[in-house]
Amino acid sequence: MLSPQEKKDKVIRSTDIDALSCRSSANRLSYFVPPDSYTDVLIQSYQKYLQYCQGYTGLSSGRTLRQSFGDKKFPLINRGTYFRTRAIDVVIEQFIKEFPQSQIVSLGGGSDTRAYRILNKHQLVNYYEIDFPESVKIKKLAILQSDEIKKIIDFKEKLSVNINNREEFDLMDGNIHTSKYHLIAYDLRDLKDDPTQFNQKLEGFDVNLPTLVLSECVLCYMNPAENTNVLKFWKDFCKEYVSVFIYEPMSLHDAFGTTMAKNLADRGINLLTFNEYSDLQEKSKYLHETCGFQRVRLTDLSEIAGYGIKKNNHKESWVDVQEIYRINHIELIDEVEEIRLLLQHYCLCYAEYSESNKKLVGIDRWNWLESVE
Ligand SMILES: C[S@@+](CC[C@H](N)C(=O)[O-])C[C@H]1O[C@@H](n2cnc3c(N)ncnc32)[C@H](O)[C@@H]1O
Repeated sequence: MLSPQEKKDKVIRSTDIDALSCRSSANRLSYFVPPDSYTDVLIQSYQKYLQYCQGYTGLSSGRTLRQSFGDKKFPLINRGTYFRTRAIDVVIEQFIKEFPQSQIVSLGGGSDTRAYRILNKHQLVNYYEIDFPESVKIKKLAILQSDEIKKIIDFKEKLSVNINNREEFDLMDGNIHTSKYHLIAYDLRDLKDDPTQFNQKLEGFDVNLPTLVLSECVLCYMNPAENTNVLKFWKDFCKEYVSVFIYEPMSLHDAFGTTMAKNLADRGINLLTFNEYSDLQEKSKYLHETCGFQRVRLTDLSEIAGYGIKKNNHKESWVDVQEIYRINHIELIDEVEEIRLLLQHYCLCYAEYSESNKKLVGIDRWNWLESVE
């Protein structure tokens, strides 16, 4: 029997299956060009090993995966998935362009495959992914099945892992450390108790290298104090220069936000900062005043997808017009107001901190709805 807390954590971990199924759906419909060739190996890993995770059986894991991957996703979900991925990619590419020798830390990296695309392209980047122990085991088992990913991450160990039951899964070490990639099993909520223990897990981390910390729908599952702990940890730990980039839903305190929160609550998901920092202004104030970041920039996904109301002709569009045209013709959506409303409830927040006057100059290539210096 799982305790109430274990049940909640199981639901939080399962949000990774949702994210993976959305990416896989958009990928199958050719939203991503070139296609994401790594999602299938992650799906196969879940198919084999989810049954050994806490709170699952062979039957229930099969049911969960059939529900997630069997149902066709709504066109507006596919489109949102594309624009979210794209917006994060362009900011990360800009960061690497200005700081080729740098580190990227993906908090709650789950089954995200961005690390492999980036490491394949950029030789000087060191990539860290952190997630709950069970989630990193699923990912490690996927990596071990793929010669292509092993080569990209410079995984040289001759390791053959044979997991045939829950006990073997429990005993497995999910961590990976190579010359350029680190997969770390850690519950980020524990940072409040013992940051020193966490530092030791960050093998090869150079506090003097420019670092970008990404939270793609992750910090929203932690409470406000845990959010602050995590963000302040990176701000204090990276001595030279750190950027944080957060993508997550926000309530905007409106009827649509209330329905979103209710739908999630029905599934046992409680977004702990959804109402606390409910719009771009509140998030900006939080990052600047509470966490002490500089150069805070915020926008919402409707702006990125071209549904925005404010136009600034001096700025580049996030996604070029031809690409938006291609995306909008993959699946037609009549309800423009509905998609605009949905995308307005997802924000992108960029902020940075430097004691040496470093900054990401290119962050102002794009139009942001809120900014604080
Ligand atoms: C919605 S998924 C997003 C996964 C990935 N960032 C993406 O966008 O594809 C949320 C992820 O955050 C992880 N997560 C949530 N709370 C966490 C915590 N306290 N410590 C580590 N990982 C956490 C979950 O396990 C899950 O993999």
